[in-house]
Amino acid sequence: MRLTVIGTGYLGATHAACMAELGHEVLGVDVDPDKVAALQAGRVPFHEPGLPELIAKHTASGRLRFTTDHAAAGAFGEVHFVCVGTPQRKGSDGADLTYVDAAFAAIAGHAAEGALLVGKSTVPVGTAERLAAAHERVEVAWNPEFLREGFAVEDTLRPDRLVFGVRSSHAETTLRQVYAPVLDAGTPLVTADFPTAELVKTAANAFLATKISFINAMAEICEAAGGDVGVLAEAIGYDDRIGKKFLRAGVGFGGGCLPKDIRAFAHRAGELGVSLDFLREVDAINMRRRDKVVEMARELCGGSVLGARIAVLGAAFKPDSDDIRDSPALNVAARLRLDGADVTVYDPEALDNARKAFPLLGYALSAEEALQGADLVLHLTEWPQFREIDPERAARLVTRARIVDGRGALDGERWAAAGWHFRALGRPALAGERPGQGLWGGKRTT
Ligand SMILES: NC(=O)C1=CN([C@@H]2O[C@H](COP(=O)(O)OP(=O)(O)OC[C@H]3O[C@@H](n4cnc5c(N)ncnc54)[C@H](O)[C@@H]3O)[C@@H](O)[C@H]2O)C=CC1
Ligand SMILES: O=C(O)[C@H]1O[C@H](OP(=O)(O)OP(=O)(O)OC[C@H]2O[C@@H](n3ccc(=O)[nH]c3=O)[C@H](O)[C@@H]2O)[C@H](O)[C@@H](O)[C@@H]1O
Repeated sequence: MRLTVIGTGYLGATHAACMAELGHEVLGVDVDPDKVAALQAGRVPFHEPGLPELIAKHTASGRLRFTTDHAAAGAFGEVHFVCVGTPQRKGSDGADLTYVDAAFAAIAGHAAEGALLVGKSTVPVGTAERLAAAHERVEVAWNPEFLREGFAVEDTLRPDRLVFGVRSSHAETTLRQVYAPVLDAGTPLVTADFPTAELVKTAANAFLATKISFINAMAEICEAAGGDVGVLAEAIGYDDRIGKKFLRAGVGFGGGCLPKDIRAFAHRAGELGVSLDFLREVDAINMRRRDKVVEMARELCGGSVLGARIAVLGAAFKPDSDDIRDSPALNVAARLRLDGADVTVYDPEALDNARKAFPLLGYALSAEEALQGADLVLHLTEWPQFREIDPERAARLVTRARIVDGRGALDGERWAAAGWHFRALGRPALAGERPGQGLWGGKRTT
């Protein structure tokens, strides 16, 4: 089939490449000419494992092309997927729908009569209905997306489920054709009306955010009572009804989706006269974890971080991504910098993005360089390579061997055995036991 994908950011570029992989002819459209030029040249302007290979393969074969021309896209496609951003509106918790509205208007004006316009962006319930009423020449459907950054290709080609919000058998049949290889592989399909399809997406993200904030609230109580949230999570996770996933306590969730989606969901519910205020508490718990890391840093530096050299390991909002949107790591780093600390950040993939957004922070080209002379180390994005750091070697690089594991991902016993004062959120402190070192891991001489 001939498909277009309007908006070729994280979601759209992945969707376009994966649709080409399924055998379709795909035209990606974006208003950003630099992004279009990069993608057309077979380059992906962000980090996503497996995506560069797919984009290169299908731009080379000619099955995947990119343009800035909505009119060309309207004329080309039988089905148009809208994947533009829905960020938080300035000065409000609600979603900014200007990009979605503009994309629908631009395509609806050029598309063939009766063409299918499929929304994939995450939107407040009621959006599909409103767009269908505004664009009667075309048919609207909603097909929310559940991919995770870092696993975007895998999640698109082998999703847990597909959800089609459709109003006609024609729309359902067309979407079944688009996704035929995915459905043939046994992927469950849920068909729904517009409001339900939109709500499935926001409900799923709200549930995931709630699960993370639940375990982070348990971390808070563990801190107060002297418990260990890692052990607690393991123990409750053995119950299948609870499950082990998304129970990693730490500095909390960030990214371009969970934070803004729970805010927009609570906001939209309020407009409809329904209280989802518990999501505001989910948000508040999440933000308190960032405060806690800042507070721990102050405490470990003797009451103030002024002049302290702090190494921050991680800038991306999660590993296997260069996405720094609402990154807890950079939020903490920037606050410590404001408090007068000399902060040096290292991340394997997100340094360029971090530098552009936070030019006043210091940056290192390796973890070793970041650790050099540090008074405190903060581990805030759990890249696998940070788990490989040898605590003995690391202790020789720093001025003071103190570390906060903000992701609960490091082996605290091992770090403490190497002389580090080791703190993690929701877990007991481990004091280094090297001879000659105080509780706080004094300066190493070797
Ligand atoms: N990033 C993710 O992992 C996922 C994102 N989503 C949702 O997908 C949507 C897009 O998110 P991202 O891809 O992360 O955003 P993004 O910001 O990376 O990409 C959006 C793209 O749309 C382009 N754009 C804006 N207006 C346009 C127009 N009128 N015509 C053509 N292109 C236009 C922008 O230039 C940009 O390249 C959001 O609603 C998000 O909540 C859903 C599931 C996963
Ligand atoms: O709507 C979206 O855009 C996507 O949002 C999330 O995907 P993503 O933001 O890529 O990343 P997640 O793996 O969900 O992680 C989100 C944040 O939660 C944090 N997290 C995750 C899991 C956990 O146990 N603890 C925890 O703090 C991560 O570090 C990260 O900052 C959802 O998982 C996707 O299903 C959804 O499609």
